[in-house]
Amino acid sequence: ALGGHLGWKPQWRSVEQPKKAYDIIIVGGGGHGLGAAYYLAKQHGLRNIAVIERGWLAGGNTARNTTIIRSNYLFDESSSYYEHSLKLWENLSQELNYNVMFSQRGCLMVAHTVHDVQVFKRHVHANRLNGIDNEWLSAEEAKEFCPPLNISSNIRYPVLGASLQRRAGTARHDAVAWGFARAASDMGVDIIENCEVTGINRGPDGAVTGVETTKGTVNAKKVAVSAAGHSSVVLEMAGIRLPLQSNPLQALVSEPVKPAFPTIVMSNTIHAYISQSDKGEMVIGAGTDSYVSYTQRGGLHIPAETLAAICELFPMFRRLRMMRSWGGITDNTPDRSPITAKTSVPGLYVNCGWGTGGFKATPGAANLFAWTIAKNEPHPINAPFTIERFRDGVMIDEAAAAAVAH
Ligand SMILES: Cc1cc2nc3c(=O)[nH]c(=O)nc-3n(C[C@H](O)[C@H](O)[C@H](O)COP(=O)(O)OP(=O)(O)OC[C@H]3O[C@@H](n4cnc5c(N)ncnc54)[C@H](O)[C@@H]3O)c2cc1C
Ligand SMILES: CSCC(=O)[O-]
Repeated sequence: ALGGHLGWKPQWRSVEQPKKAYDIIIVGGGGHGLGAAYYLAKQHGLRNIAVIERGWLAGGNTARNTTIIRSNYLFDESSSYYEHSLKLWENLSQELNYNVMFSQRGCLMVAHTVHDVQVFKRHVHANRLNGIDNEWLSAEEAKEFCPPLNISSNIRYPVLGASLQRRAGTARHDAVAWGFARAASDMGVDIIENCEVTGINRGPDGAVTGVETTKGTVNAKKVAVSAAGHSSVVLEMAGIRLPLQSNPLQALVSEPVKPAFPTIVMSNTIHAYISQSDKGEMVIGAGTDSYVSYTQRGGLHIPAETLAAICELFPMFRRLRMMRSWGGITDNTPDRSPITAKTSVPGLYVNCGWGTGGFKATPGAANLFAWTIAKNEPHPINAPFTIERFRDGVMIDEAAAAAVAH
């Protein structure tokens, strides 16, 4: 039976002090960084790798997200990237021999306006052209798929229909990080927690030579940064300005209840999304706070407005008590698409810009980031996701496509 389920945490070698030198240093011990270390070892046979994490393993956005996994994005480049990841999710528990609890319960994206209907139908057709599952449901069919959904016409934003990606789902966020950490560690990767990178060192030729950390200097010819909301802070250490804006994104969970909610429901118009965790909590998310900040919390008005929307769409939850809320620091690009690329500094690579939607990309981004680091060139799938696209105006504008920052 697969190891790992609610509560049981696997062990990985805990390395207190980094060695003086590695072949590759990965900055950021979130799901993306840990996964990149795993695929570098597993698929590229590289072993002399360190993952340097300033806090505790996967304590950043990997620990704080609402775990929605889907690939129903509009543009060919995006859907190819997210579908690459979804396919990796579908076998990840077996690959890591650790149950990441990936549950393909479907994802309904509900439409409340004519514009929503047009946008989601366009997504359905574009996805089908790319061989990605997605279908259009009437309001009645959406309610049949998700009985708690309120489709009465006398609510503020009546449901006009929904798109459904049946292969979409959720996973247990820390399990995917723990699974990657254990598997990478078993292949010799050093994972060093509570060790902050404070500088990126470069030689006379401009190439990276390593990093400064709170545990001393660590040398390497390749440094790969996967630091999410702090990516621009870290890349600034090498003199690189990233087109990122860090905003708080909040989420909240209810008290646990019996299984009551069969799928994921997202709404761009009323800006709320909800699913039920395996522990029984309703996991609810919203839009980002509009100001730039590195705090892991946000304004009370965001959850308040989100809960009002949830209570209107799902009246059965009106008496549910909320248990806790939190925030994370999302690294948002102007077109809401990521950057997985080499930088202009030889030996320095970056994977960032996942903003509010990178948990679903965890295995895919890790896999392609590892390829880019190992081969010193991008895989065809992540080739369009460069920093230079913002200079050249070759945007992959999923924000405009989805009319929301997800
Ligand atoms: C509230 C919320 C809800 C979300 N919901 C979803 C969702 O439902 N679906 C989805 O697909 N995405 C979602 N996301 C986005 C998703 O969580 C992230 O895009 C994804 O987890 C990023 O993974 P990561 O490994 O890059 O980042 P992280 O897990 O944040 O890892 C980055 C790590 O870098 C470390 N670091 C930073 N600076 C340094 C330094 N100088 N030295 C060493 N280490 C450093 C940090 O401590 C952190 O642990 C959500 C995000 C939030 C905040
Ligand atoms: C935080 S929103 C999750 C998503 O984009 O699927």
